[in-house]
Amino acid sequence: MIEIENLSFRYPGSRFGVALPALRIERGGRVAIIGPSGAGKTTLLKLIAGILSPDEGTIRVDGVTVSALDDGARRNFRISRVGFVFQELELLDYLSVFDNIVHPYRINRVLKLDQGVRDRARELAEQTGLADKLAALPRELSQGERQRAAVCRALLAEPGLVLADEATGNLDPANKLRVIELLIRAAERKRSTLLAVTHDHELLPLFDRVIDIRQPQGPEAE
Ligand SMILES: Nc1ncnc2c1ncn2[C@@H]1O[C@H](COP(=O)(O)OP(=O)(O)OP(=O)(O)O)[C@@H](O)[C@H]1O
Repeated sequence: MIEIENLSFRYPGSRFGVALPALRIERGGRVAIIGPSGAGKTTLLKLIAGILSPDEGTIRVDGVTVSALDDGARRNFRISRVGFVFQELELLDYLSVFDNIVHPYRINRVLKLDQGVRDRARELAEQTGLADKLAALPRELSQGERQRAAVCRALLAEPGLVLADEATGNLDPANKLRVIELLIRAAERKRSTLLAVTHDHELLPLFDRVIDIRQPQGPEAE
């Protein structure tokens, strides 16, 4: 569950800010975030993930007040509880697809890379049609395959919260549907909350709620 109250954030030295009086998303919710370019969709996801800290207000995820954690605790929270598919994917080009998928387990002590995790990585690759690409480098993949690899990496730790930032951008319709359905199915299986930023209005019927961040949020706006 995500609960936001009186959130305000401004990038240092910038006029751009995000203000959100109230937002509540139930555990297992499947929510699309829309809004024009530059509206603050990525910024909101980063605030929820604890990558950015609000200037004021509280953000709670599954009962944890992310905004009150110190840097180390916030990092651990993010690593173990949040799967983030970044807009730029952030795959490392010198690592194979398999090593990219398990990378968070190699660099974070709170995650333990054992045989079960390796098997799960292969299973995810299988489900996403990447089984025969695990030894390839990201630059040897198509954009859709790279996007699916980033999704596998985000889902590997079976996070309670999945944040996807334009995970289907630049994909053809078939691949778009494949990636978004993968995210939705994985979220359903674990009863995770899914927040997906999208510019693609054709995908909106797949979600149970759409938040337009230009519109006022909160109980009075529901
Ligand atoms: N690190 C930063 N420092 C200062 N300003 C930033 C920073 N990152 C983003 N911004 C500004 O914040 C605003 C919102 O950016 P954000 O990436 O959240 O928008 P968005 O809605 O996700 O846009 P898009 O749909 O184009 O991805 C933009 O005006 C952007 O220039």
